[in-house]
Amino acid sequence: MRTAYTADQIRAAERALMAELPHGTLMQRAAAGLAAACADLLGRVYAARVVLLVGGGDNGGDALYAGALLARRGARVGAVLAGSRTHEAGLAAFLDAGGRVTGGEAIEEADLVVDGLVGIGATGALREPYGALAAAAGSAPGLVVAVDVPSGVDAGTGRVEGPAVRATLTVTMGAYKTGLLVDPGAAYAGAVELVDIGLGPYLPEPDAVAQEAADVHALLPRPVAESDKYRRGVLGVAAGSDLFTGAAVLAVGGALRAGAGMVRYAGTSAPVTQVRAHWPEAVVTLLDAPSIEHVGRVQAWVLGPGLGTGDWAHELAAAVLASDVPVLVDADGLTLVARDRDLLRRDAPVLLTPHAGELSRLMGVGRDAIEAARLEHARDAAGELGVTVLLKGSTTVVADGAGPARVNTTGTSWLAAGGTGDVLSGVAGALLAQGLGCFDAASCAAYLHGLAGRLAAAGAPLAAADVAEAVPAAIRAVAGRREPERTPPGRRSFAR
Ligand SMILES: NC(=O)C1=CN([C@@H]2O[C@H](COP(=O)(O)OP(=O)(O)OC[C@H]3O[C@@H](n4cnc5c(N)ncnc54)[C@H](O)[C@@H]3O)[C@@H](O)[C@H]2O)[C@@H](O)CC1
Ligand SMILES: [K+]
Repeated sequence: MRTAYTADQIRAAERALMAELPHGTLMQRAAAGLAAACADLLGRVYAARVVLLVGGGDNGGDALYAGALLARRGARVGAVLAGSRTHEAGLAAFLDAGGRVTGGEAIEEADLVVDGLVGIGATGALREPYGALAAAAGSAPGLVVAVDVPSGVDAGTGRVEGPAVRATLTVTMGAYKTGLLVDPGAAYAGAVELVDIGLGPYLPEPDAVAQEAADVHALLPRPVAESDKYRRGVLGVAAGSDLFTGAAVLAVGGALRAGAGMVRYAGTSAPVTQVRAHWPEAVVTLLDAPSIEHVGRVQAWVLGPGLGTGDWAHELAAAVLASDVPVLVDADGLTLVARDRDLLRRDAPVLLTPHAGELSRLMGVGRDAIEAARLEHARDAAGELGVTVLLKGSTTVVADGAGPARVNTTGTSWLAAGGTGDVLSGVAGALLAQGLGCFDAASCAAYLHGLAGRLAAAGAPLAAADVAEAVPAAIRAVAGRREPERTPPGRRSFAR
């Protein structure tokens, strides 16, 4: 499990650790880790052309000390001093090691640019000349390593308000910052490497957590000797309509592949015909009224994909939400509850799975505002509505209003295709039916769905049905603890 923190949490932990160590120790540890990561990335340090972008704070100090270490190994290191002041001791060490001060034009010629403009001390969009330097680093032909966080990315939220550095690698000090795991920040960070500077014992409860394969494996239900289809978990699916039959097929498919003991599908004649044709395993009820009276007992419901938003759909949604089992609400179901929030007044748990546009309608907040601060808005919605929220997107986040949020990093852009959300609903619904709580079901489903997307795509376009098909392979990969390839290169310890 990777744990992530806000800038304030990190600062407080650093203060506590620093009080026990000789002055400057932490920065030396940070710089040693940074220099080692740069050297690994360069391969050959001797004669490499390295340009440091140095801001006025300690982030610039990290860069200068690391630059000194690289210069001592024979790199040709220049520093662009961007602040009205510069870390004095760091600059002295840098010059002493043979580094020199240079202008911004050197960025064009560099094999490696080290972004030490700002770290966790930044506030708001980058001011000039930092903004122009960050943009120049972004279009530089060489490698770019960001120190602690890419400058221009808000460390705590991942928000990007203006120019920001696009890094090949971000070397982050002491602990992950939430903004490195959540888009848009995560996309700017590139790969993220953690340098252990001994902060661990001083860190509080994390702000956010990214599950890894072992964490998901530990939570996934597995059948035991005395399991039967009822005990493994029965999922009800109220999805699809005469206009949108595919959503029903895909949601049922996701659920069957994610281990539901049985899936009961309830719908009108066109989707019923399609579900029967695709999934003979499903138990199907043809509805002649918007009621679930004749569907049989289930342990959880998926409500909404392709359901429509008319009176029939509204009545069916009301019937499902009046049940006493957990309900996952997606797609058209979200439109219905946005129109009539009273539908959400129930005692049993609710899991909402919106994308940013759906959350925007639900909460009356602009879509752009949600995209810029995904975690914050997922948390707010969960708190206000008293539900668990899985906010879909390039990084999917899960919040339930209490404790650390979960951030999923297994996704792939190939998953931005019609119908993949219906599959996700089915997977999460199956986990709910098997007894996981909303928070665990949502985060494990996001992990498996992202991984299934990667396996199905393998670098080429996918169809939503391929994702459902690949869910068992994702579950096997998780059991074998195989992490998807975009996990960070790991951590380096400079803790003592
Ligand atoms: N405190 C510590 O013990 C450690 C700090 N470390 C490094 O120190 C960093 C934090 O250092 P600081 O607290 O000095 O802060 P930063 O260096 O992150 O930023 C502060 C500087 O940036 C300027 N600035 C702030 N917002 C700006 C904006 N929007 N546009 C342009 N300039 C802006 C400020 O005027 C100030 O000069 C960490 O990110 C990390 O890199 C590491 O060396 C590890 C140990
Ligand atoms: K930086």
